[in-house]
Amino acid sequence: MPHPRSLLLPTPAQCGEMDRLAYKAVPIATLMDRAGWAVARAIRLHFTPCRVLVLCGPGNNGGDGYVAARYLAQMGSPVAVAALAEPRSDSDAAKAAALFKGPRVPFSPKEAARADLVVDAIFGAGLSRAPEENVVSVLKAAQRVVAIDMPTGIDGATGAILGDAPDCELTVTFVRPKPGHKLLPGSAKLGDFVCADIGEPQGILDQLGIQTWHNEPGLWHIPPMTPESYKYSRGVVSICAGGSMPGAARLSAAGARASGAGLVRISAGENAPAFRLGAPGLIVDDGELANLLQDERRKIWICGPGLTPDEVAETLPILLKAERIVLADAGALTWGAENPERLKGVAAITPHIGEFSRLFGKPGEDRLSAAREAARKINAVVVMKGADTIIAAPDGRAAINDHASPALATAGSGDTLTGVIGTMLAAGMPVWEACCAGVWLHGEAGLRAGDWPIAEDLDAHLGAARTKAIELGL
Ligand SMILES: NC(=O)C1=CN([C@@H]2O[C@H](COP(=O)(O)OP(=O)(O)OC[C@H]3O[C@@H](n4cnc5c(N)ncnc54)[C@H](OP(=O)(O)O)[C@@H]3O)[C@@H](O)[C@H]2O)[C@@H](O)CC1
Ligand SMILES: Nc1ncnc2c1ncn2[C@@H]1O[C@H](COP(=O)(O)OP(=O)(O)O)[C@@H](O)[C@H]1O
Ligand SMILES: [K+]
Repeated sequence: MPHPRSLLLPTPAQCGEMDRLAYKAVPIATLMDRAGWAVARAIRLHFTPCRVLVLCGPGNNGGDGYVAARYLAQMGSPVAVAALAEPRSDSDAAKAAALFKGPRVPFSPKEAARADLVVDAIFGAGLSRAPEENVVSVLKAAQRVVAIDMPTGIDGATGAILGDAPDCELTVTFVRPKPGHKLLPGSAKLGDFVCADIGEPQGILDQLGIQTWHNEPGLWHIPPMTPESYKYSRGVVSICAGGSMPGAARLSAAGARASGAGLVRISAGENAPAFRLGAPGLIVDDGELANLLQDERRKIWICGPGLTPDEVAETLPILLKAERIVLADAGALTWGAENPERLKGVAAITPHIGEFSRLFGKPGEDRLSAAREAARKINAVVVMKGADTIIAAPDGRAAINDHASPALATAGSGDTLTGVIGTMLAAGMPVWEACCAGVWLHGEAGLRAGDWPIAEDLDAHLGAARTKAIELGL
């Protein structure tokens, strides 16, 4: 099933390409008019009428600003425009500027401070470098800011802040959100977020080779329970466990069971007695790993939570040799950091930024590209965890997950996540889709788990999260 167009996140460059392709059907001037109208309408809906100052840059973002100013004036708001620089003569933005007949004021901190509401139409998709100091000081002086397309200073492709960006109360973008709307730190600056349909032919999105999606149900489909379901069709998750940190493997096991695995088994070798004191529904194996792998139903293995690098060295190569689908985390990433080649053959890894940096170097401001590059490098899906999580596949696909809560920032919640992803894999989902689904379910459980949950508290919400994802994804 193709991934739905409605979840695509085109880069600003791809949006520019889209405008060029759409030009014959809908000229830029028309799109600009609709964009400005959408901004004026959103401002009317979000704010009581007040004195508005529209800050206009020299490009099309400024053009949208002139249109919005004209419509706001028509709607009865007192509106003035302050231009950073005039648009290029004969451009669409220049034509929009000429149609605005209201007052012009200097582009200064004083004017910005006097306005009840400042509309940031300085730079949007065309931002190419950090804004100059005069731009920053004018935006800093504003009391309340609405951004057109993107708050000035945010890189729409990466969410990086170039220099500085205003904290907005509302951001209105067009056609589709961009990666920068979903990625921190930029995404925290948007305030309320509106994506307006300006009538661009959406079919053009299919021609652009966009490889980035917002992580939502519909991007993937989790198998539902059916009357014919039995435990082996729901899937078996196997987890390697060690002696020094048994809790991590137990958290993974609990996450796997709570998200709907048919059967979860812990392979603990000589440490098995400690695990047998745990949950009664868990099967604990003390046999040799090579023998356990005789069972072909045990396709999915989690290796790393609670394991020392030595324990990983004793297990991971055996799993890979047996061609199992392996999800590597924690101790396996520490072991892999010494030589990333060791991880070749795993299906997916789930590093937080520290683990990612040890494996591949610091990701820098463009985490999306860094995650994609890492996935290509080790030929595995990379789940780069954090307040926003990027799930990148070796074929270039990437999903951005902002469906999460800071309540997840508690020790062990990453172990729960590996268990949930393990269950999605055991249910037969392809690896990238399973990782995307697992991250969303984990986020949903975090959102449902109330205030200050501990990792174990997430489990009680994973079943409902799975049901919701199935319903939304239909
Ligand atoms: N389909 C859609 O989504 C539609 C979107 N539309 C709108 O178009 C907007 C994109 O317009 P745009 O490409 O003209 O870019 P925009 O941000 O106005 O700036 C470009 C100019 O700024 C300059 N410049 C850049 N950074 C700078 C800096 N730091 N300091 C100083 N200068 C800087 C840059 O100069 P250069 O770097 O090239 O030297 C160039 O001259 C988009 O955000 C949306 O609002 C609608 O109108 C139509 C449909
Ligand atoms: N501020 C946050 N907002 C949303 N999710 C978060 C936040 N901080 C951490 N998380 C999520 O919590 C989990 C923590 O995993 P990890 O760092 O491996 O912790 P541990 O090793 O203790 O299990 C990850 O899934 C991460 O995406
Ligand atoms: K802007």
